[in-house]
Amino acid sequence: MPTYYGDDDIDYEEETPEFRDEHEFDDYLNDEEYELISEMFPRAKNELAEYQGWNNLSVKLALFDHNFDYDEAIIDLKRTYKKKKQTEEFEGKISLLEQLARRKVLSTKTSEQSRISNSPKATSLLDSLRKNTSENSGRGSLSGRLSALKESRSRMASKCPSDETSKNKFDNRMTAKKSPSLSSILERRTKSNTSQSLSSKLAALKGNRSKNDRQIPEPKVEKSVNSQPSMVPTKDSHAEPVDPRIAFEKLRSSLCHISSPKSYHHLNSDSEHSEITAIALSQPTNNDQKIKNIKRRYDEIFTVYFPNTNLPAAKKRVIENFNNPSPDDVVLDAQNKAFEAVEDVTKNVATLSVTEDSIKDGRTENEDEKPFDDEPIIRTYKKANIPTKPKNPIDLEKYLSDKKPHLNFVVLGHVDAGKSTLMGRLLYDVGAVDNKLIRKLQRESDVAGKSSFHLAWVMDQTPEERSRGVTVDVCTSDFETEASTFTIIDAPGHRDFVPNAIAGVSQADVAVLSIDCGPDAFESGFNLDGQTKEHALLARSLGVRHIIIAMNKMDTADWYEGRFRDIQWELRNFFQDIGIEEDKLSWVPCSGLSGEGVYKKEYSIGVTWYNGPSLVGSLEVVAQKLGKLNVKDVSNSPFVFSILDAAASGKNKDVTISGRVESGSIQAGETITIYPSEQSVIVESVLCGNDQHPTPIAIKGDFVGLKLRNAHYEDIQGGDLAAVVGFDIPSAQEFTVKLLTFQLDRPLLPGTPFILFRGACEQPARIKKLHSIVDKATMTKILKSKVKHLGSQKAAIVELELTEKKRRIPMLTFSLSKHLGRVVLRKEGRTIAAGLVETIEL
Ligand SMILES: Nc1nc2c(ncn2[C@@H]2O[C@H](COP(=O)(O)OP(=O)(O)OP(=O)(O)O)[C@@H](O)[C@H]2O)c(=O)[nH]1
Repeated sequence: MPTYYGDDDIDYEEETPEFRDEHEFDDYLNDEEYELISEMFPRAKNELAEYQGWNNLSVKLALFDHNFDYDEAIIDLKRTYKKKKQTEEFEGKISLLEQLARRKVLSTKTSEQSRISNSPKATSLLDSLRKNTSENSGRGSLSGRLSALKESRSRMASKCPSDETSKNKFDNRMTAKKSPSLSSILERRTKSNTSQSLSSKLAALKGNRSKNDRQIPEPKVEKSVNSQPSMVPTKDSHAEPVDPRIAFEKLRSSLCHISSPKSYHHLNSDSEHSEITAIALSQPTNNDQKIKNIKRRYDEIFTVYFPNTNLPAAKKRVIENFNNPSPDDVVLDAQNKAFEAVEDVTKNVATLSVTEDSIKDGRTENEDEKPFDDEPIIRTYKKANIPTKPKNPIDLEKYLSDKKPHLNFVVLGHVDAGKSTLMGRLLYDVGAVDNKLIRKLQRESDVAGKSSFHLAWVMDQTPEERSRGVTVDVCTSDFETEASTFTIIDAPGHRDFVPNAIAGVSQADVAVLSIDCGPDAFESGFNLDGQTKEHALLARSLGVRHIIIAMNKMDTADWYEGRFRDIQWELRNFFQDIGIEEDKLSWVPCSGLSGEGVYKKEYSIGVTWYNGPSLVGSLEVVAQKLGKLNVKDVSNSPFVFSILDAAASGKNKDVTISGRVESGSIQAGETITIYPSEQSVIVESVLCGNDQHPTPIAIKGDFVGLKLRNAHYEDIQGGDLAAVVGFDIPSAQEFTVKLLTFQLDRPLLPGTPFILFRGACEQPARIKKLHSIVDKATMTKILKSKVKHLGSQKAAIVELELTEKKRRIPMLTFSLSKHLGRVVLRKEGRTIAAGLVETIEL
């Protein structure tokens, strides 16, 4: 609800300092200012999408310099920036009309806010205005006459109850059309004289979102007196009870005066038109003809918005624009609904009380009172305390000396960046896939009309993936070179499947980031909503130790060095910004389709500018560096396994869990406990490779399958952890993390809901408490201890809790596991923060 302040309340600020970038500016803002900017900025960005030359900092500065007056700031910014396309004259007019229509809807919103304003300060503002106006003008105004008209109409209506219905009908209609009230005109009038405080604007923004505020009360026109200068001189300066018919006629005649473009200049606020029409339309039904006339006038009034033209099509479009919600309306409405839903969920969760006793086999005593019907239940079992020995113990030292270094790498990149094709090609070229399969896939893809996808189909094996041409699930495949062994984890690139990509990244040591170097393709994957940045951030946040950038589809850029260098330059800056050092990056130009740069195939003639290793060569270099282990690396830590997937088979309740050995080693015959279900089971066999053949042992870093006998398959899911008996893994509801926030649209507050990811495990969660903001470099030095919100690019100590009270996540602190002690937060389809687990609340 807007509250207005007098001169005494104005904050006279010092001159704004110079800022190097938007983060510096964000830091400069106080809490209220930051929240306001965070509210307005995405809208502004959207509105300026068609303009050239702007940047985040300048937009934010404009909002700030205009004292958070959104409309003024936008007008100013638009004046400064150039429109991208200079369209033809006619289109230019249309777009101007659209802008006017938009402004109209926006002004209507403002008036709605002002209608619901009934605070003492708002009243005093109106009072002072009344005083000013009567002192200054001393003559009748349109608004005065309208008040009189409305007053007498309401008297008529009370005498004539049958008309009440039609009045309401008309009033409702006009409310639905969001016609602005006179108080909004008053409000706009006084804007230049009165400063609105930040907190009041913030309150207004919040109020705008709140459910109650959407039930907009009837405009109280009677309160808004005499603020407009008269368009048509009249002797009646005050609202006298008049015969509505006479008033109506007067109104009509006054409207006639403003229907020509010339007299438009006298009409200061377009919102008056709607107000006039609202009142006119709410006349008793026997004035039908007059209503028609007024409606016609209403239409004519809009013609004044056309600069030099009355094109019927354009006119129609304007009127349609007023009748339909504007694009802004649609977006704001959706945002409001989303906000409302989130608030409801938060409220529900906050008031939720589920006692353990009331839960029995997943059902509460009273079904009607059960808060979350679908909330999953985990059954827990009695875990074993005594370990079992391997069936055929092996000599670890000898095994390690014979073993080639192993590397798990995940393939990331924007949708259609060629990830699956690249991996299909790689598997074919290294000999992991035979000619026969490739020929078969070639035939099948030809029949399906997707010939170019035959290599991608090596990785994309489900009918859904093949028909849609996108990877959905994480797919793994093993291959071997002379010096190393590898597991490929092919992750989906599509934004809808980012959770699967997170699951994939959490199993990897290294990432291959595929970049489509084709014309404009890199740009669309890298900017705005592309997945390139998000995937790189995920790799960084989930502990990937090296990134190989496969500069893919170089055939579509004619192997032009300039293209390679430009993209490399952009990406390098980005990697630097997110804290990935140059020595953790490798760059390889390649083409998955042609095979150049992938394994041994020579580059096209003319690629003299690159003489580094191929993609497989680069992988081998990294495998030799990171994949070599000695006995100590393996035997000094307990066996811990992160489960990516589980599959049941056979009559003996055989379950095979696949995933990565996080630490230690495992052999057939040993007993493991799976968390959070705490079921203890004996490992029947250890399986590896694409054909899942038995292997005597799996060690740290291996991606294997563990075949279990008599396991409860239904209580195992991706994201669960397993450990050797004797090493307990806590399953947590609440935990404290060192959080690093990314670019946020809205600040994070206590109670903010999000989806929490720990490996392949995802759960709804929320922020329980914000402890402190810490220095990003050290992550320990406290910069601020009383924290109300968290903005973009901040490091903080934060308490998180799951919102589904019956769920728990098996978790280890970062100090115990550099890989498993990491979480990622996502909200509204975007990754918003990543954290390192500090402590776990048991
Ligand atoms: N010219 C050219 N086309 C390629 C290359 N690599 C892939 N493509 C084509 O790009 C399209 C998408 O390839 P995919 O391998 O499915 O891409 P993806 O990144 O795996 O897709 P998602 O997993 O769904 O994100 C297919 O039509 C491929 O034939 C390449 O090096 N050169």
